[in-house]
Amino acid sequence: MMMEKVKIVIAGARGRMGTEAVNLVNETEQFELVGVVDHKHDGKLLSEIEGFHNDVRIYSDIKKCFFETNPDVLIDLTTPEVGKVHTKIALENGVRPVVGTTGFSDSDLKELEKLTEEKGIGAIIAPNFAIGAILMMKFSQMAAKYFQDVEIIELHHDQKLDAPSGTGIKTAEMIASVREEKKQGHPNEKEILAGARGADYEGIRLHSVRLPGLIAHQEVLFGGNGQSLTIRHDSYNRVSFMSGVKLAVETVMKANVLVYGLENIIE
Ligand SMILES: NC(=O)C1=CN([C@@H]2O[C@H](COP(=O)(O)OP(=O)(O)OC[C@H]3O[C@@H](n4cnc5c(N)ncnc54)[C@H](O)[C@@H]3O)[C@@H](O)[C@H]2O)C=CC1
Ligand SMILES: O=C(O)C1=N[C@H](C(=O)O)C[C@H](O)C1
Repeated sequence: MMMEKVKIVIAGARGRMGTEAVNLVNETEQFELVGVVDHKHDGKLLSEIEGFHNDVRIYSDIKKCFFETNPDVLIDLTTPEVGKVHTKIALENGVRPVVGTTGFSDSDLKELEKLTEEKGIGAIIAPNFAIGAILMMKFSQMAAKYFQDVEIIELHHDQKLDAPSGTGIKTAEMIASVREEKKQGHPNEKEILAGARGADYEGIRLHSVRLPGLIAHQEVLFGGNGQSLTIRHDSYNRVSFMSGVKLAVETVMKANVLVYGLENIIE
């Protein structure tokens, strides 16, 4: 029996992640790219942009794109502000969002969860699509049951717009869910230079490094009496995220709630 293809729109297709997502869709038999959303090149074909071969239209207006292409899924890989607007419009138009864009606040997530419930369709917001990163977060959550003292160092390329990274925040949330709140460091510690101790998530310190040459890396450091444990993940390219994007698209087609984090769909 012939399976219907999943019709996909990609927002941010010309970007570092978007380019790989276009390749993923092209390589996956059951996926079909029906349009892309970009704030530039409205009306052109994607194939008119160097490096792309798809004869699908580029739209600056996402609603027009949805109306004309009737997609099942939106893959959003844009910027924090744009990603939120796109996700909302997708849900309002019955299009299932798979969102890799990071920088969503708690209240954004709550609003989108409510909208997903109202619309009764699935949505996936995944701060990290790499299987190794998901395991790093899960292992860190396991370790936090035994080690209360923890700090997170996330390291990324210097074109990244948000800090801390979505993965860093998600890791802190997962650890905090099993860890009794504790302010890391000496109770009387004083920052001589503002920011020296990093961001504070329920007492967990989060440090962000931004350097050219890096892609996406994170270390979770646990300390105990006479011992330490370091859990580290490295993405050396952006293909590392694509099996997670594929899984998210397949899963969102069967879901009817908002899933925040791939750890919720990977056993
Ligand atoms: N969930 C995950 O596993 C991963 C998530 N990310 C996140 O994905 C997002 C994109 O990352 P990169 O590809 O590195 O960034 P990028 O800067 O290379 O790409 C962003 C793209 O969005 C486009 N864009 C900007 N405004 C737009 C608008 N109004 N409409 C349509 N497109 C617009 C830009 O032209 C650009 O092509 C970031 O939020 C990043 O944190 C990145 C890597 C992995
Ligand atoms: O901007 C990036 O590059 C990445 N962003 C995501 C994040 O903020 O965690 C995922 C990955 O770390 C790469």
